[in-house]
Amino acid sequence: MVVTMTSWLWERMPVGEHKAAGASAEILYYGATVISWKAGSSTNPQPTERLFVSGKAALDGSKPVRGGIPVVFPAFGAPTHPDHAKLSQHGFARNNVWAFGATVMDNEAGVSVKLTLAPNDAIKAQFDHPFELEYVVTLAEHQLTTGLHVKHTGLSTTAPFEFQALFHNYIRAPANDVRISPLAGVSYYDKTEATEEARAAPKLEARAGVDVNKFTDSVYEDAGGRYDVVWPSGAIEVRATNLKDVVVWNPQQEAGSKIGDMEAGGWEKYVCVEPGYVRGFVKIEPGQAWSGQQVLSVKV
Ligand SMILES: O=P(O)(O)OC[C@H]1O[C@@H](O)[C@H](O)[C@@H](O)[C@@H]1O
Repeated sequence: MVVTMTSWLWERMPVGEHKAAGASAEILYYGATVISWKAGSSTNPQPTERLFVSGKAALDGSKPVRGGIPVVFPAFGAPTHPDHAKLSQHGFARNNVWAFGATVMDNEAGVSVKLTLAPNDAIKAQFDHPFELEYVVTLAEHQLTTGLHVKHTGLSTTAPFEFQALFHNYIRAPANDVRISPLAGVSYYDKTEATEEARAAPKLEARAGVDVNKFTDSVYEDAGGRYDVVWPSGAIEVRATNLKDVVVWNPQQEAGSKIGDMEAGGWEKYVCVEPGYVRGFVKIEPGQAWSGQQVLSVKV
């Protein structure tokens, strides 16, 4: 098992090696973006790439990676909080260079590394709050776990701050054959609707298995925290803690062909299932911390 940290300058630094299993992960310092996760399942031990990265993705730190697992913080989508007005779509975590924190674990059970991000001048110009982020990525034989830890590092007299957070998983799967469940009975907001009014009106999910056969951009609220992503030859389970919502996104040709760094037909090769806290905001007081975590498990 190998976790490789890759800097935005393309230097590669292996930080842990575990020979018992063939799983591997690769993380860019830029955005702390996991750009590869190879793992087998108990029925098919052959390590297989589980994430989609567009062939046209920039991997040189010039823009967020179109694929893998970008980290969305402190705003999801176009900012809606008055305090986030200067942020760009999905915030700054995915387009800043993180620092190596530590190898948290390297043993038979797996490999775990920590990256950190503290405010730099560019971040302070957009979001002037005292914080520290830690991102822990843990690789086990059939599992990848990512955890984001947000700390308010200000003195007790400092104002609290509010944020959203999300793991933007591009799960490699045949998009037109994939189903996501259980989401029946969950309310969602449909971002593909044409008007602001329609986008703000909740819909109720009726499908036992949600498909993305047409352009889909749905924000499920209080979605339950466990999602099965299943297709004829594979299955991945996504389990989330402290991330109450989940976004299901696939642009299909309609929107995908307009994305500059999307390879031709790329939308057929993945589905984004993104656990997050994106309806409303997490608020933390000075000295407080918040953590959100996901576990991706290869089932088939
Ligand atoms: O192009 P970006 O900024 O990486 O965003 C991709 C998509 O990310 C999803 O999470 C959003 O719900 C979509 O609205 C958005 O289009």
